[in-house]
Amino acid sequence: MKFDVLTLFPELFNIVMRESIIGRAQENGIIKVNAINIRDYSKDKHKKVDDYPFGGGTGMVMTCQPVIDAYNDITKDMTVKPKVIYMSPQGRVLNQKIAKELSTEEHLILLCGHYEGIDERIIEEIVDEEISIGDYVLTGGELPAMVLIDCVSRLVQGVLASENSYSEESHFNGLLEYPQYTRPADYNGKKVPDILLSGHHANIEKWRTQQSIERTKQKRPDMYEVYERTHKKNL
Ligand SMILES: NC(=O)c1ccc(N[C@@H]2CC[C@@H](O)C2)nc1
Repeated sequence: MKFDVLTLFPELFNIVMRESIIGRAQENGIIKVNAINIRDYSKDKHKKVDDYPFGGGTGMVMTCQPVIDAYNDITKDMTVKPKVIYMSPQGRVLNQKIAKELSTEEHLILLCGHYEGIDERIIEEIVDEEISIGDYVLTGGELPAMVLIDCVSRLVQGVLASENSYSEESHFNGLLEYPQYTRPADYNGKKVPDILLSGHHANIEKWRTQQSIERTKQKRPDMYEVYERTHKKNL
């Protein structure tokens, strides 16, 4: 899966996206993150990429030309144009279901804005979808783009050690994850639940599901309500 990221800060991606699981997935050729510097496409003699907003107002707006030219350049040889996602507080809020949907795409282009935003005509011209990572405003779309790349990439075949490592985790099965423990079995007098040391996998499975249901009910009643509706016969 390939991500082309249109940004004013490509270095951010080159540093963060070469670490840990995403970094290894890039080395293995499963994921490719290619950051493109919008400023390289500015035709302004001072390489400006923003200007004052028409109608007044504080802050600056990113201009059309560098962004549209960057998009046209990276897609010029593509027969199928990849989906363009603009990271914006106005987008639909990213969740595990959307991440799963996006993980089936071969190629995504992510557009990261800065300052007060981007000229609306960029959205009209090249953006297919706006996605938000939550209801708060950031100084740029770069962190949201990295969040999206992380949560989508880990669902791509071969990125995580094993398939089932995400199929049971939080939000994937509609529940929050059960508590996790590792050695030592007794840490400062705090013991691991005996069931987990029993080796009885069926009982462990049951205990874990019960824990997930209980903590979802307690921490995320909204999620629990959906789960209860769809699983009422088993509760
Ligand atoms: N919640 C989010 O996902 C989010 C995304 C982008 C953002 N800020 C950028 C800067 C200017 C404009 O492009 C939008 N803030 C919050």
